[in-house]
Amino acid sequence: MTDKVFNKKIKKQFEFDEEVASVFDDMLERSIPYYKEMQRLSIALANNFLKDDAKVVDLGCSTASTLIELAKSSKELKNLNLFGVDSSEAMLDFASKKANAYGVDINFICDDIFNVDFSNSNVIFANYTLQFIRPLLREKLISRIFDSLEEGGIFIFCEKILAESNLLNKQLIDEYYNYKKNQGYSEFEISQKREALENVLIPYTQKENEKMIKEAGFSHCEMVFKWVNFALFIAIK
Ligand SMILES: C[S@@+](CC[C@H](N)C(=O)[O-])C[C@H]1O[C@@H](n2cnc3c(N)ncnc32)[C@H](O)[C@@H]1O
Ligand SMILES: O=C(O)C(=O)C[C@]1(C(=O)O)C=C[C@@H](O)C=C1
Repeated sequence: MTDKVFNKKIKKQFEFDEEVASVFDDMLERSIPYYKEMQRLSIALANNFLKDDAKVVDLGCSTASTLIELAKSSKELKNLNLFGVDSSEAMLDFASKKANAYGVDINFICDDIFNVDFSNSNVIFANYTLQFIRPLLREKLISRIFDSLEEGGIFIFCEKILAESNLLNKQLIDEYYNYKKNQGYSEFEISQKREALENVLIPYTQKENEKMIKEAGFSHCEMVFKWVNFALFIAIK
């Protein structure tokens, strides 16, 4: 279904509710440049670290696209234990229908990330999820992710990011809005969504993300893809 959520005057802040969930796959593909390519890369990188019986957790899995694509691409691996965590019931309704349709076995957990035990994981994904975690809690979450990974485990995350320079930041955001216009979003839809996301989506700079990862104890953090204000990182424990 085509995303028309912000075609009308907004009444509340951005939420992952039923209305957003019902058009979410279209929303992501039209709102995040190279979404599919960053997902393909996330999966290819994860596959290098996966063995039989591995535990894979997707924090903020939304409609489970990443876990489903991972399962399809790792058919030769036996018994991957896939966990999708999300606090939005509406998202997980869509996710479980999609997983059933593709015949992929995923354990869905509908709860706040902070209430879920995901220890002994081999791979943890959090694509475009950290940006929705309050900055005061974000460092704590990264420490928990580090503690929950097995030695040699990896954390893969994509984020919307800020530039260091205010001038460049404004230009990059203009470039991003041009991208959205080319995807068929009107100026009205773009500005309504920008307002709804104010203080809800809080991006960090590349350096802030890398600092947070290093301080949690990860031995390596590499940015492997970047388009203007979106980036994919991989961190190794
Ligand atoms: C932008 S979406 C993630 C997209 C998805 N990872 C993908 O690549 O297709 C962010 C998701 O994180 C979930 N989320 C945000 N904060 C959360 C929290 N504290 N606990 C659990 N889920 C959370 C939202 O419900 C939403 O589905
Ligand atoms: O920043 C924006 O305007 C976006 O639309 C980006 C973004 C994201 O990065 O998660 C915001 C909310 C939706 O989940 C889809 C895309």
